[in-house]
Amino acid sequence: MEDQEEQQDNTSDQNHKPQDLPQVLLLKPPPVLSFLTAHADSIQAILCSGAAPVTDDLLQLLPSVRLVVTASAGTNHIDLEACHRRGISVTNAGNVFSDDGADAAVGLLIDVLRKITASDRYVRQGLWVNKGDYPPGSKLRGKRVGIVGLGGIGLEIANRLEAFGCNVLYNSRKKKAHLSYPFYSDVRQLAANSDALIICCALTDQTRHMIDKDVFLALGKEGVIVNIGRGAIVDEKEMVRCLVHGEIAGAGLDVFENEPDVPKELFELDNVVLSPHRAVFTPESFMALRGISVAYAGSLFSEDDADIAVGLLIDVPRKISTGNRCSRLLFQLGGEKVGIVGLGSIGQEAAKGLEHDGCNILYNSRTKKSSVPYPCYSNACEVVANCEVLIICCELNDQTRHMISKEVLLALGKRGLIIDVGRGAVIDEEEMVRCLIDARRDRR
Ligand SMILES: O=CC(=O)O
Repeated sequence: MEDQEEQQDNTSDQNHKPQDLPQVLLLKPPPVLSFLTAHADSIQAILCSGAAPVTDDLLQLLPSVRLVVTASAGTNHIDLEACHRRGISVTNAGNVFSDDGADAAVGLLIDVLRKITASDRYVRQGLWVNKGDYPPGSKLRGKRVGIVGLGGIGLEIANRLEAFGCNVLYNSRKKKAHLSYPFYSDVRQLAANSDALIICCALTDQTRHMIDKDVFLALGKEGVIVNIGRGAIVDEKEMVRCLVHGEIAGAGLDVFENEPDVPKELFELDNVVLSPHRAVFTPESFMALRGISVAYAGSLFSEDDADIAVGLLIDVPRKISTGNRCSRLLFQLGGEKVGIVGLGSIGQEAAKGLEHDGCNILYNSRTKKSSVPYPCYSNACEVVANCEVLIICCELNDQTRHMISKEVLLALGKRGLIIDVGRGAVIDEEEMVRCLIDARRDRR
């Protein structure tokens, strides 16, 4: 398989043949059972969002799945225990959504405190003219804001609130030794010491309905709650009751217990800002998400491609598949100089394996990789002038088509070996065949 990390967006699709690609199940409602009847055995990865649960029953139908990529920060829709049991890797959006989630949380907090949405309605309804000035909002600077869940999004919220002059405190599974914000292991204590609570933790068995009546009571009549985590972290009925009875001052809510159903009582309340579970979604975060999903899938499957590259390399000199008919050319891998064309995830995996076998690695890639210690050469001719074995695992594009030309093959020389796990057309195949025949004739 071609190395995903080495691909450029505008060239990748046209060069893939469907049979080369991992079979990925794009999991979206409605149920996919009829589709699975035909394709279940071949699906190796699932790409899903929070809207489509990945259950033990579903995984039971998909014996080849090795990876679940969810396009969300939350993983509460995935049976993680079932994945673990089946040796299936699970990846989420990582920190891709941290900025957007934090912006939305702070935006909701400012909106509730400064009554932005409510005063917008006031103006639009012509009430400013008829009823006069709208009541003032409350100041953000100086507020004590308790963040529930100090992961990637929580930390970004804390950074932003510090810049706004707020005092940040937090609750998290564990105290973060490197942070100076006051830590509260008990969320009620956190609420009792906060003017606003921002919920951005994961929904788990431990956090379901964690924000309950006692927490609202501790937050008090002046307190505001913002939830961009998951609706079910909050006891929604209790929250609605507290809002209706003025037991807390307001709420900014992006998530709800039974989406898309939102408790009707909230529609009547001017101190509540509602948003349809959009906090983290921007075109920019979707683009970034696409990049990491491809990289996750690529890195998982690249291990197999790298294994094949190394396996072929061991096979050719050791003549394993030709039954050891001729022992003249047997050599050990150790000490071999191996040039890798395309040091994406497959190339790097192959390099790791070969380094372990005592090979010296050099490479050619679109850009020099500061993360690896191997010498980088700017073109394939320079690589082959310095190695005995060439592994091709770059993408096929206009620049790499027939990059392994007659000149490169001649420079690699009659004792040179070439392993191609990228694309056939990276090599000038006719020339390669001619070189192989010539070299065999000369050896006789
Ligand atoms: O809610 C959105 C997410 O979990 O990414």
